[in-house]
Amino acid sequence: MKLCKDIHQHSKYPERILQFGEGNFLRAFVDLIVHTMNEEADFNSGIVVIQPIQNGLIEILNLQDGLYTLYLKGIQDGQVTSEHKVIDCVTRGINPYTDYDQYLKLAENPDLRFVISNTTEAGIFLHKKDRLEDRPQVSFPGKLTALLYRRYKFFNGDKSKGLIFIPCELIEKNGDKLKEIILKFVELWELESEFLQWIIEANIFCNSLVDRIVPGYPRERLEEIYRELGYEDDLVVEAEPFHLWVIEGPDFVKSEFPVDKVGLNVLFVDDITPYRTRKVRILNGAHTSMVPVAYLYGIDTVREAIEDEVVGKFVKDTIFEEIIPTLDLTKEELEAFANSVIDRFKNPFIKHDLMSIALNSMSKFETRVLPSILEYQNREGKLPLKLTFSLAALINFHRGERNGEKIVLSDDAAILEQYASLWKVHDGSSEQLKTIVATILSNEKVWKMDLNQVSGLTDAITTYLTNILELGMKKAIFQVMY
Ligand SMILES: NC(=O)c1ccc[n+]([C@@H]2O[C@H](COP(=O)([O-])OP(=O)(O)OC[C@H]3O[C@@H](n4cnc5c(N)ncnc54)[C@H](O)[C@@H]3O)[C@@H](O)[C@H]2O)c1
Ligand SMILES: O=P(O)(O)OC[C@@H](O)[C@@H](O)[C@H](O)[C@H](O)CO
Repeated sequence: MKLCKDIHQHSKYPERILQFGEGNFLRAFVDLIVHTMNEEADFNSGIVVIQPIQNGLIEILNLQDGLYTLYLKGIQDGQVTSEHKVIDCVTRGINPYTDYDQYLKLAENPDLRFVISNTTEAGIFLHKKDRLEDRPQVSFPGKLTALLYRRYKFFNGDKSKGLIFIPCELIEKNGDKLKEIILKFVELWELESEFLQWIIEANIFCNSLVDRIVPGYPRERLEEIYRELGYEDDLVVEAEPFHLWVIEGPDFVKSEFPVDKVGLNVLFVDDITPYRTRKVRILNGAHTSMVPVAYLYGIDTVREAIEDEVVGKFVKDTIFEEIIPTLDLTKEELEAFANSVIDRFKNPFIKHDLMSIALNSMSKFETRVLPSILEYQNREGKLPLKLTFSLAALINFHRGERNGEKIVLSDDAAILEQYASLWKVHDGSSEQLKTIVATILSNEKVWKMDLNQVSGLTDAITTYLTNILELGMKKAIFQVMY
């Protein structure tokens, strides 16, 4: 039997939250937080989930009446934590691609107060071709502008009907960026200036930073899980117990969003920048830089990587010797955070596949690792060897082969085509290898600069790449280890 309201009671809450995105992260993080506030702080808020792109899980979510099971497993303060619960704050899902009218109708709900999103780093972007008349607009900000315009019109510009936006996308100043794009649409669509004023005066866009490792759907443990639960659940999701949400916004947001009443790790701060930089550079930077090295070494998961004598040391040294020295918080604070991240990577209950982190590795390397390389060179006057080696490994990773086995690459089509055409003609000569490196490093669309301009980088990467190809990762890694 599938999980649905016939076998699990579904609480009835007014729909006060719109959530763009039905992915694993939001279901394991925001929805749990809302569920907890409903249970413990009388938050009394239901979530309507919007599917932001054509393909998604909304149909499955509706088949389960918005219900799904969340597993939290890990070690906290030295204690094993393992719990699961059915999250019941999602009232329904809407697919704007099949039901645009119902989507726009949401704007007319007077109870609506919050808009939360996680549309990945690709979601908050200006798609100039979006039009108000589209059903739906391609982009998330385009869809949102259309919904806001309907709300503004329906309530005749009533300022008490404005919304609080808390985006969770892992981009810098996510709230500011979302607002900027919405205001751009008002201009492009030539909408009235009073609407623009209403957006600015009646709505609040908070910047926020999220942190929780959510490997997602536990495909390999499903039978065991279904046996334990006594029902089937196509949306079961697994995550670590650790969570942190840092929100930058005015005080009234804190009073309307009563997370402090339920003891959750949510901070309201004046500036999220230091938290964001610390998390993205250390945790995400370690993830992204370990993937090509550990995977080519023959390792498949984060935990195996961190526990391996050689690769684990590579990752830890990278964090402590090459990432932390580029950050501005105190050494104690940074080292304490780094140690807790390493413990989280060791979580014995979570299987975090390196290949899932490898998705869109090139853009992730640019935002999560490259700033450490550049800042290290700026501060120390030399290249950080391990991070440089990781970039060489990433170029090798895009050959699409590990010990004779195909690697299924998943990245922007243009990037994959470029790699395919470069590696196809590679004949083993060192000149050609240098050409491959120089061509990849010159891709300003990815790096936002020509990386060949970074002193010594092209040659260092060519040398490392040659070694990885000739000796294999197991031997080549020692070149930057001791
Ligand atoms: N999984 C984690 O551990 C974790 C932790 C913190 C942050 N995050 C961030 O959350 C994001 C989502 O992760 P997830 O694990 O939920 O992934 P997921 O694949 O389960 O969900 C992705 C969601 O993003 C939407 N989406 C994808 N491309 C989009 C686009 N171009 N425009 C609009 N929407 C788009 C999808 O519809 C879906 O709702 C990632 O970008 C990740 O960086 C993930
Ligand atoms: O989710 P991604 O694919 O953007 O990045 C992979 C991981 O680095 C990421 O999910 C972390 O686990 C997460 O950011 C921890 O809060």
